[in-house]
Amino acid sequence: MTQMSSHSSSPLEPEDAKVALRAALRKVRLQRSERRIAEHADALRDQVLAIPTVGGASCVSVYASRPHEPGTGPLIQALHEHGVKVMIPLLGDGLQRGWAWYRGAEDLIERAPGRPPEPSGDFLPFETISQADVVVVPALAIDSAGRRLGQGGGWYDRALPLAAEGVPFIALVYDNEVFDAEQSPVPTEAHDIGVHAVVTPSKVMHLPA
Ligand SMILES: Nc1nc2c(c(=O)[nH]1)N(C=O)[C@@H](CNc1ccc(C(=O)N[C@@H](CCC(=O)O)C(=O)O)cc1)CN2
Ligand SMILES: Nc1ncnc2c1ncn2[C@@H]1O[C@H](COP(=O)(O)OP(=O)(O)OP(=O)(O)O)[C@@H](O)[C@H]1O
Repeated sequence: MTQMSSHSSSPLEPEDAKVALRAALRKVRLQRSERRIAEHADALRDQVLAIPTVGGASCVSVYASRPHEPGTGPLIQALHEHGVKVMIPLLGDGLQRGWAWYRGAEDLIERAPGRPPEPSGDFLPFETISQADVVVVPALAIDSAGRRLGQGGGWYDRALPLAAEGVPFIALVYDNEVFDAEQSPVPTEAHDIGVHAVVTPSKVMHLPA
């Protein structure tokens, strides 16, 4: 478990502590080479596919990773090849939050620099997430109690309450982004939704969420 002294005894309000922690973790992410990112993405695919609920799923929601995020390309492609329906976040006209079905790697387009790649298919309403048997969520940090730090848009804190009862929320992070809940809890606010498992390139941890 990695400890980060910069936030373990932080006097900051959670909102400010989140901003500081995001900045520190993003900096580390930028240092990872393209080759390591690709290797990690393959490892993340293997770890996620070994989780029993994922093996039995017929519809999975997965974020389409940006260049320095834990990579989901190999995972999405493997699910697709196994006949699993894959639902990907899609920002609609007027910044409406929604989803679209994955139809193949060539169909994922980065519409603006820094924006997540998105499918070209029809915009599906935000409530479509209720069809997912598993939700794979992005995160910058997860602690051992299942607390999640996201990119700061509140997308998943709004989406996850719309998922079906009992569906597992699985976060993907790098090994240095898993924190001990006692020593270095991830800062949270009342609206934050926790996750049931965290997957890194080296392990799966089931969490008491
Ligand atoms: N891959 C991925 N998809 C995701 C999320 C995420 O964290 N990761 N989200 C999780 O909530 C939601 C949307 N998150 C977004 C994150 C950034 C920008 C964006 O356009 N960002 C900057 C560029 C910043 C940069 O260069 O890094 C911009 O505004 O131009 C848009 C949506 C849904 N999809
Ligand atoms: N359920 C919600 N309803 C309304 N506003 C929300 C909700 N969840 C989060 N927000 C707002 O969204 C903003 C970002 O929240 P937060 O910092 O928790 O995002 P995050 O979980 O890190 O991001 P993401 O889920 O997009 O990765 C905050 O201003 C917060 O008040």
